[in-house]
Amino acid sequence: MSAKIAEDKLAEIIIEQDELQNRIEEMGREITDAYEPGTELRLVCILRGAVMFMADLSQSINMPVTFDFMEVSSYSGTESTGTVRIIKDLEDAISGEHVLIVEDIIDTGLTLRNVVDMLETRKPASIKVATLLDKPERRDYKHIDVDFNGFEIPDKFVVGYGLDYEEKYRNLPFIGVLEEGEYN
Ligand SMILES: O=P(O)(O)OC[C@H]1O[C@H](OP(=O)(O)OP(=O)(O)O)[C@H](O)[C@@H]1O
Ligand SMILES: Nc1nc2[nH]cnc2c(=O)[nH]1
Repeated sequence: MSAKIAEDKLAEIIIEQDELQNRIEEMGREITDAYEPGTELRLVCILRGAVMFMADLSQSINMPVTFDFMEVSSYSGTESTGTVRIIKDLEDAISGEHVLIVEDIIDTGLTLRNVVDMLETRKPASIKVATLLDKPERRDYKHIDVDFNGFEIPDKFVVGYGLDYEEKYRNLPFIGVLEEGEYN
């Protein structure tokens, strides 16, 4: 599906491409400033939704970084199932490493809570979290420290820039909300 066809099914665009890219560049600078010069950072991308964000964000981080990927899933359609399934674990050990978890969205917080708890047991030197989007109204897990947050958004199911509905719409270069009836 081309981005143009998908656009016809959107009720609204809530974050335009320019605004998204400007904020991501700014986040890269915030992240660079948060670490001691010379620190090497392990970027942990939470698949699949955070792929685009990590690709763009990493280019605005001015320090040595390495990439690793973890796939977890908790959603069936637009509903959180309440349990987090590990589909693909990290390739490399993180013991002694400075880890930055890169997420596309924090909704209930279930996914991130589970990922942070799991990675902490592996004794990294530090763990921080960068998320592009946060829906504070939906947070069930309040006790998560989010170190870098791109945008706070309202309680709507969003798609685009990595975020899907039934695996589609990930290729849109902006964040939008689907038309009523497209998913419910
Ligand atoms: O805060 P939560 O309520 O847990 O929701 C956030 C998670 O939901 C989405 O993942 P999903 O399980 O849909 O997988 P995907 O990234 O492959 O689309 C998203 O990418 C986050 O990881
Ligand atoms: N695509 C998408 N996935 C999510 N996972 C948790 N919340 C959302 C959302 O609003 N959109």
